[in-house]
Amino acid sequence: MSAPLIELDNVAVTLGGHAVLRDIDMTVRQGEIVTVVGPNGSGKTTLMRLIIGALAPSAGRITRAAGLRLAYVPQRLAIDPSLPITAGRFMNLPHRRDPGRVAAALTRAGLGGLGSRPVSALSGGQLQRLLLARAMLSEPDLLILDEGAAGLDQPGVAAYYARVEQLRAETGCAVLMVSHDLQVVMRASDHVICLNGHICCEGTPENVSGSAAYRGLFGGGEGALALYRHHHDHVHADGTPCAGHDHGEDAA
Ligand SMILES: Nc1ncnc2c1ncn2[C@@H]1O[C@H](COP(=O)(O)OP(=O)(O)OP(=O)(O)O)[C@@H](O)[C@H]1O
Repeated sequence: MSAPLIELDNVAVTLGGHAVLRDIDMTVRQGEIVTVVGPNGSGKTTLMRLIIGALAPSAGRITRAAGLRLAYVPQRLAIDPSLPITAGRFMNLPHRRDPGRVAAALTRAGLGGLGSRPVSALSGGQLQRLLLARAMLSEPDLLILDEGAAGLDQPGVAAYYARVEQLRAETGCAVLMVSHDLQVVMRASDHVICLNGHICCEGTPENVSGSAAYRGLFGGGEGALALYRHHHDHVHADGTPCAGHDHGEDAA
């Protein structure tokens, strides 16, 4: 088993008197792809903020590998449309990079020749590739993608997942993906965590997706996508009910 990059041990977060996360035990290891899925308000963003160190846990412990390099790709990019920043200049934010590395990264991302195009004129898929390419310039050990495939059409999602898998294969970085899409997870995920204030269930996509019939529904070639559906109406061993969110296991 590869070395842990980050470990959360019995972590809880209370914000404004509201228990947002509790009993969170999770580990991301070197080179692993971990996907966190959960409905709106389930605490995904809060979990990411803990992991990047923007928020301290109210209880429990977070351990990071020494010298851990994180790259975080946010869900939304706040770019003022009146500020016509080009893709090439965007790659140099927040630090100026070696022009050769920037050009090579753009080419690898399929954006060769688009360095002078305004970011606002890129398609959704091109923008996602640009964000990924910029994040990889910092050579992270752990790449965190917040709703990276949001807004893309189905072939776009498949292409995005394939690109993430390729980046992991090329660089050996670990990937932590966050999604509110409860049905589609990246099949290449080594581990899937379903969050709803606490970890409802977890395992490999194969373990959790159940039906093979759902796979490949969205195209993407060699099973780039898997569907992950299950129910969450259950009661925990300590008798506390999990606020039900039904992922429709039997809704074919
Ligand atoms: N500063 C805060 N004070 C009080 N409650 C908060 C605070 N920040 C978040 N919350 C609450 O914590 C819960 C989880 O929020 P969070 O943004 O982590 O969820 P999420 O899973 O990322 O949601 P979404 O998918 O909608 O982005 C929500 O009920 C939210 O209202």
